[in-house]
Amino acid sequence: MTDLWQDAMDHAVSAARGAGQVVREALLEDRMVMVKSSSVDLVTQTDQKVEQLIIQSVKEKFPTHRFIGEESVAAGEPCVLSDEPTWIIDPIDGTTNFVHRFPFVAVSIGFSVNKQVEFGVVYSCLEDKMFTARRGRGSFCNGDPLQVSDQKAIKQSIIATEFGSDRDPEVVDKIFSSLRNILCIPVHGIRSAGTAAINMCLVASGCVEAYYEIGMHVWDLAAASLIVSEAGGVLMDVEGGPFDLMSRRVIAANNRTIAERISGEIQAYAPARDDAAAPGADP
Ligand SMILES: O=P([O-])([O-])O[C@@H]1[C@H](O)[C@H](O)[C@@H](O)[C@H](O)[C@H]1O
Ligand SMILES: [Mg+2]
Ligand SMILES: [Mg+2]
Repeated sequence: MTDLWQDAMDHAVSAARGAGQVVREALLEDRMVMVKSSSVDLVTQTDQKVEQLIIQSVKEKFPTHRFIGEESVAAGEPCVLSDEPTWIIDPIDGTTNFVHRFPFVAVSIGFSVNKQVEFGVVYSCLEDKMFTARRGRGSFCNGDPLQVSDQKAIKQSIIATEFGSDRDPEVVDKIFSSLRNILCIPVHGIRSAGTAAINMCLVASGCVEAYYEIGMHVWDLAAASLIVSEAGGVLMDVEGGPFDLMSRRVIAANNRTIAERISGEIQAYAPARDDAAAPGADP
């Protein structure tokens, strides 16, 4: 059976590869760093340039499609997940890594229709790993199928998380309290790649059993969420409910038991939703 979105997915893979080349070249040059919501929420001209390159190339091929792009939203574009075909783009996931040349940086392109992710592409540009998933057809890294870990015991697991860019002491206290609870289960270890998308691809690859975070955005998650679920993993809200792409909260795990155990240890809070400013959105 032909796949309605195969053309779009092929385009996403080649756009991500092209973007990765731009990112690698930019790493050899000086990177001018600017800030967004706070002094630790970084952006560079490369983030903006890569996003525009991807959006322009998609517009030429799919003129009616919509976009949610991290840097376009930062520049004032609305963040609306409608039923229309929508490209959800994080041009550089791991900008802080990019600025410091910490070697994990990804280009993330998700594609949704009817608010459901149809395919996801995460290109880990320094490792040259192309992670892909098509709904119902599995997840792959450079063409090889991915499968989550079969580990059932959280005490024999590695858990990934991030510290994000919110430095409000109350939020930081909650982050540390959750981390302390999980570390003391005890688990084998805690890891942070510095990019939500790569953390989730590590779950899909079976290298870590779970990843959780509060505060990242739909562009960090869209592509990688499908890569996790198509590799056999589960997605959950940090309080145990269903995963919501726009809620800025996620647990991605190899199985439900581990996800639920993590949710029991997290001190949850609710940052402003990605669609908070959208017309008709809940306040
Ligand atoms: O800003 P960016 O580098 O695209 O994305 C960030 C990274 O994924 C980081 O690991 C995560 O902790 C933040 O929540 C994200 O915002
Ligand atoms: Mg990101
Ligand atoms: Mg980014």
